Amino acid sequence: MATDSWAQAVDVQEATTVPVQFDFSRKNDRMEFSRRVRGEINGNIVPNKTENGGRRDEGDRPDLAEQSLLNKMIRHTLVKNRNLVEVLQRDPTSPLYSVKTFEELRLKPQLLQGVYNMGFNRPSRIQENALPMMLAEPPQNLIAQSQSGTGKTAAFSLAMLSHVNPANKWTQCLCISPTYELAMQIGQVIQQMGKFYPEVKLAYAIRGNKMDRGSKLQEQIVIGTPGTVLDWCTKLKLIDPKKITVFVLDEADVMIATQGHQDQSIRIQRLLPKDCQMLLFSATFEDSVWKFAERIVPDPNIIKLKREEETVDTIKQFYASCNDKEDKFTALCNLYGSLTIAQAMIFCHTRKIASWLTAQLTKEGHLVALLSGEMTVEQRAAVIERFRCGKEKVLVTTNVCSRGIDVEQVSIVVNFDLPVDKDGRADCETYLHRIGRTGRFGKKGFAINMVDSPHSMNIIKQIEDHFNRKILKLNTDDLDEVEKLIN
Ligand SMILES: Nc1ncnc2c1ncn2[C@@H]1O[C@H](COP(=O)(O)OP(=O)(O)OP(=O)(O)O)[C@@H](O)[C@H]1O
Repeated sequence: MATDSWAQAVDVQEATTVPVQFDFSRKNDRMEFSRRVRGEINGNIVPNKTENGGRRDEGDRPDLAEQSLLNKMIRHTLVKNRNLVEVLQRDPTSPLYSVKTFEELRLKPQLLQGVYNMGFNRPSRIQENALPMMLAEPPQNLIAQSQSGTGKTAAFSLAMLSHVNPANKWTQCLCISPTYELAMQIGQVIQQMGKFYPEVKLAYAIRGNKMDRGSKLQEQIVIGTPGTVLDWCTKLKLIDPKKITVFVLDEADVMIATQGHQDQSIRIQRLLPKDCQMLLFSATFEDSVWKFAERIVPDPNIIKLKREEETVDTIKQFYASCNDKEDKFTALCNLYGSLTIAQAMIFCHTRKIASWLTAQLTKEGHLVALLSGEMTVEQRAAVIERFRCGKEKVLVTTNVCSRGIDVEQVSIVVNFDLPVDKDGRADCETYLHRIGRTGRFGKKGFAINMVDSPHSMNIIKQIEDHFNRKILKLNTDDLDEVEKLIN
């Protein structure tokens, strides 16, 4: 590992700094800041990735940080999970506490009020175990993994707010997050939860939030991205890292996927006192995340909540035999009436095809919405919101939409292009994400796969073998048959 790659990353970050001062407690300033940093002036869409031949256009692969932000923006409620929480205690002989109510946590009354004011009646599954651990005395370190929307952010926000001493006018809790947008989202949760505890102040250590060297911050909680936090601790000396008592690293999986962030995070962690409480959260836990987590969090307790498994068992799967792209389009037009009885998602391989298909369908007079990687996260969130409340019936999209977003009401999925990996073989995992349902919803669904070559027919065979389920032929010219099968 290059010893100074973090320093290089800091330099790059600084070079792109926007030399404007914003007040981040004001919504308008935050929005303006977000627009300027992204170069979106006057609301025009500025493609945020290379237009041609870029990584995105090959298959419109989701950017993890964007995906995560999108999840946060469209999530209004807790994701319920019936799977059991797995807890590995550092000291297996000590009693394992779990709570069923927020009262049991003996929170400060202002915080309890804040929690209830957010509409939380009881702790979520992961919070039941994580909160007692995080609030224990002496402090315990924690590594926690559970899917997006299960209540991790709310949990560590409450832990930080509980730990600070508002009488001390220096930074006591430090939270790092992969992007400034994600940091802002966390800040909003803390502000909401701490609404009745105004003595506790919050600062954002994010790109563009220029500070003068030397003066010490008075805010008790600082949330930021690794580069700027490191800067504030070392170069600018705004924070005394030795006075930090709680360190939170959120979205560890996204963090390690971002160049330089891993080194920067480790650098920050090394500045902290040995008895500082270390908390790390992640939605997924591959080996690389695990290795990173162990470097950041010594002697951890570990909490894992498995994702509910998706299955194709309740899905009726079909394929439509076509000659080429235009023929697939004609087949889709024939199907359109059946699609709009319920709600449908149409998946394309690239955003170029998705745009083409949307334009063609619109030209034919069909109402469709497009969701693709060239849109800003805010625009994507707005489209998903409209689709969710039924204002849009048919959504054309690429892989950006296939992961992480539970669009439960979708009953028909059309694979205009079959999901393939980089070697051109069936990508069964993506197929499952596109058409799968969790057992909990158990709702019936339909998947229609467009086949336009012997190669794509072969992919159908691979998918059939993988899931051990037959994919039946659908004659899209015989509308009566289609209606009968789908309805
Ligand atoms: N105990 C609770 N009761 C009801 N709602 C809750 C509770 N805890 C969190 N929520 C709500 O559930 C949603 C998801 O929570 P939160 O953002 O904390 O999850 P997360 O696991 O951090 O997910 P992400 O990483 O996507 O933010 C939020 O809208 C939050 O306000």
